[in-house]
Amino acid sequence: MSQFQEADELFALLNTKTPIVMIETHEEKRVLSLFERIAARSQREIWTWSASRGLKVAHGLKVSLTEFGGSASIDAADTKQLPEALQATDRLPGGALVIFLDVHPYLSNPLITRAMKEIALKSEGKGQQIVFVGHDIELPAELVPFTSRFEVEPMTIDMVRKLFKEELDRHGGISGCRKTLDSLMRHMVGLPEPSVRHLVRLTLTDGVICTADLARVLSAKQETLGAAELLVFEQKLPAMEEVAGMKALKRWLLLRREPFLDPEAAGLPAPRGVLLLGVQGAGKSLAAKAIASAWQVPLFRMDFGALFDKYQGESERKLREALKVADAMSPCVLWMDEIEKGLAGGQGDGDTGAGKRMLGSLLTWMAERDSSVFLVATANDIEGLPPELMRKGRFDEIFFVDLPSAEVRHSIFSIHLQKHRIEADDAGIAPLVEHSEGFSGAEIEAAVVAARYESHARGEPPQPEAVMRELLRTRPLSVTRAEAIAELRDWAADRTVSAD
Ligand SMILES: Nc1ncnc2c1ncn2[C@@H]1O[C@H](COP(=O)(O)OP(=O)(O)OP(=O)(O)O)[C@@H](O)[C@H]1O
Repeated sequence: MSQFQEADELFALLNTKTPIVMIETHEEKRVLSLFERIAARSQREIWTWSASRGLKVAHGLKVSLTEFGGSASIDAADTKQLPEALQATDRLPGGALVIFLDVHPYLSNPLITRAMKEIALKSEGKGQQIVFVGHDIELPAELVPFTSRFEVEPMTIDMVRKLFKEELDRHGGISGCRKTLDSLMRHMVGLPEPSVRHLVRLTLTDGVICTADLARVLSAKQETLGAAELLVFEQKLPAMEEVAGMKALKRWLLLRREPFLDPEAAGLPAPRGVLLLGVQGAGKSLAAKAIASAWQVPLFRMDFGALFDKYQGESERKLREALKVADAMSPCVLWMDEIEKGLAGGQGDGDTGAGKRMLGSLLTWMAERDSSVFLVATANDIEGLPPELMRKGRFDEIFFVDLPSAEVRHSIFSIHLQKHRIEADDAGIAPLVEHSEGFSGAEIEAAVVAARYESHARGEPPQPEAVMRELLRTRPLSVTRAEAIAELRDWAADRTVSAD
């Protein structure tokens, strides 16, 4: 949508005589320029209020006050406090439009809410309208019936391309790979224009487009959109080759890579998400991260611990905010680790029933989202898994990740021995595989790491024999948690498909 069309839509909304218009956005400058266009054709007085500048005639508007025969005389300095500004608003002539910038922190004050409501009640006769512009506006219930929401279109890919071109023309040539540049521009979509311009300039300073620019854009985007403490941007991702086994899962993912990245070109619906359920340390987290690296999209981990809040309703609000940010960060993988713990609600004492309400919000998002967010949920405890989440159709597939077979253990040893520079050929690995039945991948890795320390202490180069000693002194999960694992397998048998 062009700025002209956007201004038309806003103009039409104002013409419905709604007393309050709410515009949730980071793009204050762009919104004010829409009002500038409207002022020119509506012949209305437009005022802005901000805590730093008080109530003023909107700067840059083409209509001068004198055209209206002089408005109420208001000293901006006296109206920096919102109650005074509201009183002054009441004195403005009929038809005036007052834009309150960043008013959201004040909306929880009952006196402010009441004063706003009074202005809204008089609006019908007086024709005054008020507008809230800010990000994350929590509208008090009293004002809801008087308010209409106006959505500002985020920057589209075409807008980003145009801006990139403008900056590029000014800057001169750049080198780098076309794919990275495309991906860079795609991730700038949805950011406010000033941030896009700033990032484009940063990207162009060294004349080379590289993956470090991509990481910078993603971090900046996440910061701008907020929720940085709720969604953790994971930057070090393992390659899929570092995940041993899980052949069925890997094949499933391979078939869905293109449809995820470009469903239209593939002519297939985009995959939406999987649940990886399984034994502790079996590589679920590793696989979740590897999906993002294989699909070359960023990975965001939702931190359920940070979501929980002692205040009623806050956890749920934070979850919705985090999901909104994930949508804006798409295409991406959203990893919900230990989802069963997050949704059980055990962490938020004061927010009773938080887990239930959060589940409701999550299910709604899962059903309705149209962004390219691939959800990977991981869980190792069926007790806390809400049955609603497991219903058919919630996830594209539920994979069960079991303890590794001999063949997979062989690959796990190869990967980790190599990583820790312990030399061993197939014949050297074979006895390790034999003596690690019932070990998880995490336990195998732990044995390799411990062997390195032991060898270091003995002043010897690390050998497979040192790993064997560690295996022999470990009581694996399959022994210590035999019952729980048997129960988990039993449960998974007819509800999940094997990742192997
Ligand atoms: N299949 C595997 N291939 C290679 N390494 C593995 C595999 N499984 C586990 N590991 C090693 O064990 C580590 C821990 O595994 P990971 O955290 O992915 O397990 P998990 O199933 O998510 O465990 P939890 O349920 O306890 O969170 C991995 O980082 C990796 O080093």
